Amino acid sequence: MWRRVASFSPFISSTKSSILSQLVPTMKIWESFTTEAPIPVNHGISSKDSTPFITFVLGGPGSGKGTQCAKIVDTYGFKHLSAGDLLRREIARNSEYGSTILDTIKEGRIVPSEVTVRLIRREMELSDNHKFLIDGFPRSEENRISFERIIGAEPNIVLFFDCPEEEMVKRVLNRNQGRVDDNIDTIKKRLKVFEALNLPVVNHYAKKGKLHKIWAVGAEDEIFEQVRPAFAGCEVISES
Ligand SMILES: Nc1ncnc2c1ncn2[C@@H]1O[C@H](COP(=O)(O)OP(=O)(O)OP(=O)(O)O)[C@@H](O)[C@H]1O
Ligand SMILES: Nc1ccn([C@H]2C[C@H](O)[C@@H](COP(=O)(O)O)O2)c(=O)n1
Ligand SMILES: [Mg+2]
Repeated sequence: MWRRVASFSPFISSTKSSILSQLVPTMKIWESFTTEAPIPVNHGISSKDSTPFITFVLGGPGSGKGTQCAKIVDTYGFKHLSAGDLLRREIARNSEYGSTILDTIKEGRIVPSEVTVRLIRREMELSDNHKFLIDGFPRSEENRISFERIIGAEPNIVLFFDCPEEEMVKRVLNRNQGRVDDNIDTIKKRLKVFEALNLPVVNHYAKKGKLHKIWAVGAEDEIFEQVRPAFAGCEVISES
């Protein structure tokens, strides 16, 4: 059984609390989040032969995270874990909390960290790969702190795809993948959440010297040329 979901309050600054109270979901509905397949504590990642190499991929909605992750997977052989995809999979398989996740995503808000981190942890434990690309995570300081607490690790590097809002909106509206959150109303809310919560995460990793900021406008291949130096120490498995 999953533990009770922690409150957001310790991680929210007083100046941000009023806007955030509108952005984050009511915690009560998540308090008894459970899963049918419990994960043994402290198993998996830490017991693998290779120490995990973790890359976080940040950027607003439509900034091109998923597109660039596909190139990183092809070139450097990472395991791609998209937090949004993992949450959408819970919705698709009608898991007990799928409908609450769906409502949260439709509203453009962020699912409580404990839920997302445990989905990520399960995938990391199941993977034979030790190089992970964690896409769309952390979305907030609360996400970041939960990851450190539950997984007990920090990212080796952090990519931040920096894209103007206008371009992000255009891309999302043209995406055509049938996502419930790819409509103008939800995009506006997602952008608000992004603006409110992303910067402290970026600043945290910039201070640690782990941040690679990438200008995410231009041709996909040109953007990938900015990505390559971040992986200079990684073996190239296929030239793309
Ligand atoms: N450099 C680019 N120029 C133009 N369009 C792009 C570029 N990169 C990606 N796209 C397109 O923009 C859309 C959004 O890209 P993508 O899904 O990779 O973004 P994302 O950051 O993963 O978004 P989200 O956070 O919503 O999942 C897709 O339709 C993709 O094909
Ligand atoms: N760390 C995360 C990542 C994603 N979500 C939810 C909220 C997002 O709007 C949605 C889609 O994510 P994307 O595919 O755009 O990365 O999923 C979240 O709550 N927490
Ligand atoms: Mg994506």
